[in-house]
Formats: sequence, C-alpha cells, structure tokens
Amino acid sequence: MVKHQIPVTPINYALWYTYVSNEDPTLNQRIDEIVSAYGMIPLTKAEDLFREHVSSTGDIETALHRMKDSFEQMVSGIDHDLNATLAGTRSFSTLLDECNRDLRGNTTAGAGSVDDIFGTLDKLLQGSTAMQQNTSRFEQRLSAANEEIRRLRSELETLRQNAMNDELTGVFNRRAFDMELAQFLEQSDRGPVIHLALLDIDHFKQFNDRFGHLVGDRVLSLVGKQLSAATRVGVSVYRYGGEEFALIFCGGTAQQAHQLAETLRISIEHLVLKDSRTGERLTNISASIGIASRQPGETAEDLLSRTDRALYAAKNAGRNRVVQA
Ligand SMILES: Nc1nc2c(ncn2[C@@H]2O[C@H](COP(=O)(O)OP(=O)(O)OP(=O)(O)O)[C@@H](O)[C@H]2O)c(=O)[nH]1
Repeated sequence: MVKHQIPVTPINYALWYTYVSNEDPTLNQRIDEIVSAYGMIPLTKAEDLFREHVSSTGDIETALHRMKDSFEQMVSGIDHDLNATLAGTRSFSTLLDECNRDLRGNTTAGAGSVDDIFGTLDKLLQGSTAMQQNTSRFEQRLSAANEEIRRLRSELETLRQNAMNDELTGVFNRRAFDMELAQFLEQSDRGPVIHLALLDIDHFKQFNDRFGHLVGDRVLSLVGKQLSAATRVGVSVYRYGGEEFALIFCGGTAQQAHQLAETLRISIEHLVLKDSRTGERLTNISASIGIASRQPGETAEDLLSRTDRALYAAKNAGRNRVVQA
C-alpha cells in the first residue's frame, strides 16, 4: 500500500487484504487496471471496488443496519417496560378501590377495628412501594433511551458528514469530488494528466417552474444515471452542486477528453422527459459543458476557475455545447 501511495483507510485495507490473499482474481485484475491507469487507487474507485467485491453494503449501510438494530432493541425495551408499568398501574388502581371499600366498610359498620385499618394501610403501603419501584424503573429506562437517542443522532450526523454519495443522483457528491481532486493533485506531476469537466443542465430552473420541484429532481436523477453509465477506469462522476455535475477524466489527450464530453452531451440531449402517469413527452433535456486539462503545477482552485469560465462560455454561446478552456 505504501509503495502505491494508497492511504490506509478501512476500505483500502480490506481491498488490499483481499488482493494479497488472492481470493478474488477479478478484483485483483481490476485493482491492477486501476493502479496502472492512475498510479494509485482513487477514493471513489476504492469505494466502488469495495461495494462490488468485498461487501455489497458499504461502510455506511453496515453502520445504518447497526443503528436500526439498536433502535429496534430500544423501542422493544421501552414497550416492554411501559406494558409492565401500565399493568402495575392497573393493579394499583384496583388495590386503591379495594382499600377504599375496606375503609368505608369499617367506618359504616361502626368504628372498625384498629387492626383492620392497619391491615388496609399495610396493603396500601406495599402497593404504593411496588408502584414507585415500577415507575422509577420506567423513568430509568426512559432516561437511558434519551441518552441512546442522542448517541444515535450524533452517529447519524457523523455518517452524513462522511458520506460520499449523492442520494438523489446516485453519483459521488461534492465532498468526494473535493477529496479526490486533492488526491489527484497530490500526485502532482508524477501521475497521468487529468481533465476536468463541469456540466450544467440548461434552463434547469424552468423544469422546476413549469413542472414542479419533484420533476426537477427526476431530471437530476436521469442525468445522474446517464453520466454514471460513463463511469469506468479513468472516468469519475460527481454532483458538484444543484444542477451541476463534475467529471474527472484521467489520462489521454485533451482532444480525447473533449470527445468524451461531447459523447456525454449528446447522450443527455437524447434523454426525453415523460409524464410518469400518461407517458406523454414533456420536454427534452440538454446540458452545457466546460472542460480544461490541468497544466503542470496548476492548483485545484485555478483549474476549477478555468473550467468554470469555459462552462460560462458554453452557456453564453447558446448552451447545449462543449467548450474547452
Ligand atoms: N428540483 C431541484 N432543483 C434544484 C436543486 N438544486 C438546485 N435547484 C434549482 O436549480 C435552479 C438553478 O437555476 P439556474 O442556475 O438559474 O439555471 P437556469 O438559469 O435555469 O439555467 P442556465 O442559465 O442554463 O444555467 C434553481 O432554481 C435552484 O433552486 C435540486 O436538488 N432539486
């Protein structure tokens, strides 16, 4: 791992262990391909390999399952104690009625014996002590549950912060993009040249305005799926924010990167948005793309700003086109 500058994360460690033990020749072949293309294993490729070859449920899903189990256990514990407390409350209420009847009986039939009254009071004392224990057990259970809920919330927050996937579009998110771009640039000028593309859906606001926000979401998800299909060794796709996607092409010439961006633009142009109930064709979708090849020594910020300017030029030139910086 050190030789290939692969960070020792739990996922990379699991991949490397499976690689060294040669348990899955297909995984080994894919790792070899990736290392030969990138000179390392990029974060999102490691995540994909882990899901496909080691565990179909990634780290986050495993943690979510664990949280769900813990939550179910907590709810069933509360339910059990609540039922016990309610049963205790009911029997205490019956006891109160009984004692009431005893005391009334004693007073209406005369003064009643002191021993009888003592007997009733003892019964009452026993019942109320049991009731107190019962409710205090339930209070303890509730306070433990509060603690547990707070712990689960903070675990969920950490999971959300560490997530690399964008739920709506299925591609990697901005956090994954930032980390992976930094990882590529860290290789500085030793690794293959990278080309950055920013893709922005044209007139996206109109989808929301004309058909509603949910249809806007469907457009994002359709474009995400279309771009995901292009993911392979050398190509990574991310949601950059809102209606904007980022793609990193690793290796190859600027012309090849431009050609790939053009192919993606055409594939989006062929998407048709239909009414999910009637199947009626609503409208087409198109996107503008700015693309730039990283210059030796260029920072992420400068590369992003050149790519963004190319995207702006694509929009200004009439949209639905690729402009190279
Ligand atoms: N449905 C939906 N809308 C979003 C989401 N994220 C951002 N938007 C909306 O996307 C719209 C982006 O609009 P603009 O950047 O103005 O794009 P535009 O002017 O329509 O189109 P261009 O000029 O071609 O870029 C805004 O109205 C945002 O509210 C999302 O996750 N779902």
